[in-house]
Amino acid sequence: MSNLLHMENVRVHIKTRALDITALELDHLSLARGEMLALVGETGSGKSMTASSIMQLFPTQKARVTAGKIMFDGRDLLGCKQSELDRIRGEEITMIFQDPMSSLNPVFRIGDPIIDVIQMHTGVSKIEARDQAIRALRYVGLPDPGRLMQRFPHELSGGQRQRVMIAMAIVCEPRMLIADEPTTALDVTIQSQILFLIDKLKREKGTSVLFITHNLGIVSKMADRIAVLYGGRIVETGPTREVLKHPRHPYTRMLLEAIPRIKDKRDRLPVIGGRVSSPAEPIRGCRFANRCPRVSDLCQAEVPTLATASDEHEIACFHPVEEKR
Ligand SMILES: Nc1ncnc2c1ncn2[C@@H]1O[C@H](COP(=O)(O)OP(=O)(O)OP(=O)(O)O)[C@@H](O)[C@H]1O
Repeated sequence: MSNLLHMENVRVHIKTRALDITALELDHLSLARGEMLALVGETGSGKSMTASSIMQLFPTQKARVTAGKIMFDGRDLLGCKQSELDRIRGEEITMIFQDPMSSLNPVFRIGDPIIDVIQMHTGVSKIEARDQAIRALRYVGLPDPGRLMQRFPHELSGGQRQRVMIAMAIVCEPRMLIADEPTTALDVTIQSQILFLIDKLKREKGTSVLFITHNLGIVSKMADRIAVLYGGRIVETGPTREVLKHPRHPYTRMLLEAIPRIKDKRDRLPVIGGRVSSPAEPIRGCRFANRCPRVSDLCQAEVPTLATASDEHEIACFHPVEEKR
């Protein structure tokens, strides 16, 4: 599969009078056409910043990409004109978030923003846009879409609202969808329906998906590849099965051991000791060094870069866990 997205040496800085931090330092990251890549990591690890740097939309005006390349289908997004970027953002790359309520305007009926998006990006008539909106709502599994378009966001359930957001995100048939914790606010049965829908999009329309989550469990069956983030860096990446079965970075391994399992005989789940260092702390070496059982002087002096361990499996660690087969 060829790459749709390739990020190389991307750095994001946040600079205010009180703060000067590196929020993201990605050695490299790529997403193939028709692939689902899961970005996994605990809070503050840089998952959303990765999405923000692709979309060039940051949660704070003080954040900036200060280095690197973000190649999307042969174009460097960092060098695009604003008008081109606006077009790419609405037509080629779209995004869904954890809380659909924050993206849907409570005073507009459900159909209005979908029709607007279609008209803005395709220039079709309102009647044609309405037909397309109905087809998209039906595709995401919402019954009676014609009537549903007349309703207000608060009249829908959380799962229905997330389906509406997905309909809006896919209505222009984007090549890439960024899903940032799309199921975190939903209960478990609705969660799996939304996951199934995102997977269906990938399978039927060939949409590439960057799936952001802190929950390793929910991506294990769906994602083709996984990238584990810690302290703004990718520490391990590879095919999902390979990373989950043979984790090589001590952090990934500890993260997996901390997941409760059915038939678990352990009285207590292991916890990863120590604390996540703040990005404001000047750390010379590996950001995980203060919590790592395999730490050496080298880890505190130098930053390990992401390098090939075997086939497509890459790790950023001077002392990876031995490969057990
Ligand atoms: N609005 C902001 N102002 C200042 N720093 C920020 C802001 N948003 C994120 N950061 C910092 O950027 C770094 C990366 O954060 P990011 O939001 O990407 O983490 P995340 O993995 O998405 O976490 P979460 O799961 O909580 O969303 C963190 O150090 C975080 O503190």
